Amino acid sequence: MAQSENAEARRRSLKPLRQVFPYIRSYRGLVIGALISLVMAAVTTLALPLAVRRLIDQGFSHANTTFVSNYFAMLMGMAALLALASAARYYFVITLGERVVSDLRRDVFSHLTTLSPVFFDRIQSGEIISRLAADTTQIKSAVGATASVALRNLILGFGALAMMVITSPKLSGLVVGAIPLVVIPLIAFGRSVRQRSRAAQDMLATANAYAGEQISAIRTLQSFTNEDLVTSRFHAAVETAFKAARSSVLARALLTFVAIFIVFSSVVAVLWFGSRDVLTGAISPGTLGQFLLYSVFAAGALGALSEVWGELAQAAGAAERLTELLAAEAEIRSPANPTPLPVPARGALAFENVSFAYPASPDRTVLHELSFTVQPGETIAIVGPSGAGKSTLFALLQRFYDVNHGAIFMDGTDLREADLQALRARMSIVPQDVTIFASSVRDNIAFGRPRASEAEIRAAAQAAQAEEFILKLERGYDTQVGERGVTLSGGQRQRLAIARTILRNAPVLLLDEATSALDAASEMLVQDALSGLMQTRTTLVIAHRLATVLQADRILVMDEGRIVEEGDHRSLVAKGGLYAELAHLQFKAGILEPVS
Ligand SMILES: Nc1ncnc2c1ncn2[C@@H]1O[C@H](COP(=O)(O)OP(=O)(O)OP(=O)(O)O)[C@@H](O)[C@H]1O
Repeated sequence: MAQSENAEARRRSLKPLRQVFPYIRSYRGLVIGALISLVMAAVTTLALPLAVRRLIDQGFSHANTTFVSNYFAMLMGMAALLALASAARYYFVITLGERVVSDLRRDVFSHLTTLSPVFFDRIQSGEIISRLAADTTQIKSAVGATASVALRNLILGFGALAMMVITSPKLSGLVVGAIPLVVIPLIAFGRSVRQRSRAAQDMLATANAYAGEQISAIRTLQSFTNEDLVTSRFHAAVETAFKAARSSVLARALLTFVAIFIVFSSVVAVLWFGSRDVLTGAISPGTLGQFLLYSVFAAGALGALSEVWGELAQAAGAAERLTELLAAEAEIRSPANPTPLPVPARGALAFENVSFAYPASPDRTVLHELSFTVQPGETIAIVGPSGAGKSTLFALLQRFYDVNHGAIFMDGTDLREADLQALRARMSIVPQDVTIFASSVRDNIAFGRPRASEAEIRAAAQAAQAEEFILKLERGYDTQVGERGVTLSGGQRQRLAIARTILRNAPVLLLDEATSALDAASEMLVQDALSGLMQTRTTLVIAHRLATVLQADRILVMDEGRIVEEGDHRSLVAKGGLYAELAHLQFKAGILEPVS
């Protein structure tokens, strides 16, 4: 409730743009360069009508050829100055915009990498990418072009107004009277533009998120022949975004119409009075010419400002969406004074009365008062039906979420008291669905320890039984593996992930075994690679293979968030409980072999 009131309050102003100021402030040189060139361009422009008046009143009326020639030479000089100032302004202002937006992108991205998984459970990654790309681009144009147009027109507008007063106080009085008529609708429409623009960006982000999700699942999409369905859904999302954008553009168009019409009609009215003064001889034709030029400048400046106001309002909408990302706080953070983990690491783990529900569904307890300990170097197999909570154990161990009750210890230290990065550095995970990045084979392995030497990377690949296939690839370690490793087989991807884990060399190993991705031959290879790794480390493995179960020092059987049985394969089969049942089912399915 309070949050939505806040959002409502923010929606009414250009305030979100304030967030951008600190970024601008760091680049004083560019700002000063931009200001100097802006003022130079404005002053040169404002000097033009003075020259025109003198030309009309003195040069032409007295038929003075030398005077006219000198005057034109001077005008050429002014043209050169104006051109130079404008070019400099463009350079400074656009560079500033690009600079600020690069910094903003960097900060938003770096902040995002620190947020907890629960944040990403709630928001689609495509939506975030859209904010990072589309919203920052809007801010770039606001900081760059728009701000400079605004400043130039403010200087020009006020300069022209001042010069109008000097030229003819009487006519200026009439003009000044018209100003509130322009400004009031400007503000009212600006507000509406801002709201609509935010809505348009939201819709665009939704469409982008949908496209991102479908394109990353292109094979599933095509094998289910859902191209038409997906296209029509995307089309609908894009249309909604278009309608929202059109509504924002329409508001801006109306704003422009109202502002320009009022401004220019007041200029026309003033001119009408002015021509009468010329006829009665109260002012010279040159003076009226000068006044006319100034009022066109002032009107043009106000007209431009109204458009700029619309653009700034749009950028404020974008800034608000980015600010929301920057304001999101990581739920899981290191404590202010972390307890140092004992050195050397031993790899002892303990769960004490752990109960847990995911923040997304707080009423559904996934783990119930779970307790167990793991000795350094021990291998524990975790088995249990789907949804029992096995992967949740891994997520909690890496402190992606905090437990609701009880505590988890690593080498005797409560996870919540340890430094987050130091804690995670003691663990290495091979997930069921391994992540391979669109990069070279070498980079993918080195992700485990980015500063590793070439020899270390190769040693890890050899230990993971991966080097043989790597050397057969077109460019060996330099081969690019495509997004998510699409050019590799399931077994190859797994061995790369294992090589990465070997390179990381962490004392605690978390393995989430894949069940069916591998044929017998690659399963053997993967198993060999893992066995070497497990020998010297504390290992928790979500086990699907008989070989793993047999190798384990102990088996924990989980069901519905509880440990229901514990022991080795033989004793658990003899017990005739859930494990025996699972083993029997798997045996029937040919996954487990009977153990005599
Ligand atoms: N991010 C999440 N937010 C909310 N609930 C979740 C989340 N992840 C998992 N769950 C729920 O937690 C429960 C335990 O899931 P978990 O993934 O730990 O099971 P599992 O034993 O690893 O299953 P499987 O063998 O199928 O991988 C499930 O009921 C699941 O619906």
